[in-house]
Amino acid sequence: MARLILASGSPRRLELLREAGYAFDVHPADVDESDFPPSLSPAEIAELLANRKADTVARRFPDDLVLAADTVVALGNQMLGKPADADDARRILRSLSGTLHQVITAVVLCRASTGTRLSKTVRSSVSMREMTDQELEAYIATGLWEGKAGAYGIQDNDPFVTRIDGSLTNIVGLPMEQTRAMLSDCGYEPAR
Ligand SMILES: Cc1cn([C@H]2C[C@H](O)[C@@H](COP(=O)(O)OP(=O)(O)OP(=O)(O)O)O2)c(=O)[nH]c1=O
Repeated sequence: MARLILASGSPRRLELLREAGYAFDVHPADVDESDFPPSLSPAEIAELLANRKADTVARRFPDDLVLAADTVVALGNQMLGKPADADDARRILRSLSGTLHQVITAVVLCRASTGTRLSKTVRSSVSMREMTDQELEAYIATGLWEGKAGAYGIQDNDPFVTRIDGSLTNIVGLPMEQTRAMLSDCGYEPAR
């Protein structure tokens, strides 16, 4: 059977897939995540980037099954991605303070040699309480915002999230229930 390849450098995605019991290799996709048409919605951006990650790695390993994902935060129709630096993280967190927003992950499975392509986009809702400037600065100092869409990590005992509706693993970067179903459709089951 062809290998399963995780086309991601995200430690959260690796951990979720490993915890679920799958055997896989990891080959992160090096793609430009800032290059997309400005007219796209947050979900469309996540879908475009997940497909781009999958295709980049599938070209290198055409006979294998490639899994890629992209997670964005949507505040209304505004897309908030990963912060470039601490100032950007401050700006993002200020805009999320006291809001109900969505976390959207697009998942793509593809195998180039057979033309296989499955995709799924999953949304979760997150309520965030208002944060004071002092709380914001304390959080920025932890560095936990780095590399995370929306500049927060729900898995790090995030102090600002008050409620979530929908999949938790989707917020962390890979909606496992849907990913399991997609893998199963391609004949892949956990090894244990
Ligand atoms: C909202 C949120 C996002 N995130 C993370 C998941 C993703 O790693 C990241 C979104 O960035 P992505 O661009 O989706 O992924 P990535 O750059 O980390 O990895 P790759 O492109 O190689 O697959 O934000 C959390 O870990 N916790 C959270 O609560």
